[in-house]
Amino acid sequence: MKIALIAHDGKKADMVHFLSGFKEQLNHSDIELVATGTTGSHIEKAGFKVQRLLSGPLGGDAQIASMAAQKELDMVIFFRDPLDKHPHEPDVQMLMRICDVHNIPLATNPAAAGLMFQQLTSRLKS
Ligand SMILES: O=C(CO)COP(=O)(O)O
Repeated sequence: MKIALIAHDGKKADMVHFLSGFKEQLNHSDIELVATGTTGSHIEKAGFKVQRLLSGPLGGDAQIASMAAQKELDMVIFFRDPLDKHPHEPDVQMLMRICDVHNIPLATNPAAAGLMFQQLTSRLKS
């Protein structure tokens, strides 16, 4: 199972905090993590193994969208900062649209991501 992780700058600490609550599950051999560049470096520093792509504003969101379109992703966790402006907003919208086109589970806040991870946990157990 491949999970994409993305967080805007104002949400990177939230992402690390969120993932830390699922450390055991995320270190499972069936789980692969992929992230945009800077998000990935924060996640790596927190002790997770993660494939890092380009930084979001340089095309990382577009790379994740491309993976989603090719059905390479099972889940996208994208903690957006709704209180900040982003020069690459078209890429952000494109990524969310592609997830909807291909019916890829997309969580944009910790409450939704928590529900999706609970489901993941029960699948890993069975
Ligand atoms: O900008 C982002 C999402 O739109 C995230 O990119 P970084 O992880 O490189 O900061």
